[in-house]
Amino acid sequence: MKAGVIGAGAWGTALAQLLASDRQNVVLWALEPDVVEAINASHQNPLYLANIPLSPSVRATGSMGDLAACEMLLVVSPAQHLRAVVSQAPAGVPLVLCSKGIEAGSSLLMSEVAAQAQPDSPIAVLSGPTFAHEVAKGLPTAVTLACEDRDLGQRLAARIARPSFRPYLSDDVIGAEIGGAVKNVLAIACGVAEGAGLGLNARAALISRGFAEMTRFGLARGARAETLGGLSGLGDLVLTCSSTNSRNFSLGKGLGEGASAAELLSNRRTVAEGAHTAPVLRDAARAAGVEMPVVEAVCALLSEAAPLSDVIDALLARPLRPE
Ligand SMILES: NC(=O)c1ccc[n+]([C@@H]2O[C@H](COP(=O)([O-])OP(=O)(O)OC[C@H]3O[C@@H](n4cnc5c(N)ncnc54)[C@H](O)[C@@H]3O)[C@@H](O)[C@H]2O)c1
Ligand SMILES: O=P(O)(O)OC[C@H](O)CO
Repeated sequence: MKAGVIGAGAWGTALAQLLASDRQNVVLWALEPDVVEAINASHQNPLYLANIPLSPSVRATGSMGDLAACEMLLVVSPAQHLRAVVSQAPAGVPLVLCSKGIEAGSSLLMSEVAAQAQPDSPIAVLSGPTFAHEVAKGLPTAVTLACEDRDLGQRLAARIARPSFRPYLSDDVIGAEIGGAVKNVLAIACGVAEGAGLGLNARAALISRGFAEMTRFGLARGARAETLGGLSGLGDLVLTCSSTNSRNFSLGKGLGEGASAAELLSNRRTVAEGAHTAPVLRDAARAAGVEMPVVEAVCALLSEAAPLSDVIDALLARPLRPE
């Protein structure tokens, strides 16, 4: 399967490098002409994945037409731009969605957005604990690869797997997507706990109770519990809630240290998906009658609706309940 990657941010570039590690040619579509130029001229992407030498088998392009011969397309744009980029992609080619989020306005998951934008393209989802720099360096990583068509899922997994990159197959596309979208919001909460000096007990409580929220929401949307407890759910939650290598965790840390959300979110080049997903997730959860108090708290901080001390007090003052 000749591979193409749509989106040359940190993750798209790392995935292109992964796919090129067997010396097969990979076409990488980038939005910015500077990125196309840097990758083709010097085999680097200093804007989004600095200090990683890229394989000469990765060829960048600014033209979607150059993806026409690809038999598999990894889609790695920010979630809010996925509809626009997928609509420009060649039709009928299997799409492996690697973006994590929920579309604002429609409240749709990425597979639902892609199905609207390219109705004839088969869809899979790749998600899990994957810091781009680590994958680009060839460090051991495992992910969920979800596809309703098991045969296609197996073919995609065989094409993507490498000695240090293990996809685990699933047919629970919705479950894989919900884990990746919700964990970004919970990582902001854990970053807040770090920035505000609330301690490691608080972080563990947020991970654990956040996972309960992810599970309640996921089950209400038809996800399976074992998917939410797997790499794309709990696995990614633990990773993203544990390190300032996460943009979402770092955003939360800034909030916890007292910076304003507007200040932290203005003029960002890189994406902190949780900030976009949080209000959409909160509204979807409310509409479904699913309680997500940690997500509600993150929304209050992002919209600057309440000071940090009030948000923490409100979370702790919730009525006692069974676990
Ligand atoms: N970075 C990671 O480690 C990582 C790992 C797994 C999944 N992801 C997910 O991958 C997706 C992409 O994240 P990233 O880290 O590669 O991005 P990034 O933050 O490194 O870069 C931002 C990206 O946004 C693109 N962009 C900006 N404006 C755009 C527009 N109008 N239309 C289309 N694209 C536009 C840029 O070209 C660039 O590719 C996100 O959903 C993220 O959650 C990231
Ligand atoms: O940097 P973040 O917070 O977008 O997290 C990156 C990946 O999603 C981790 O799996």
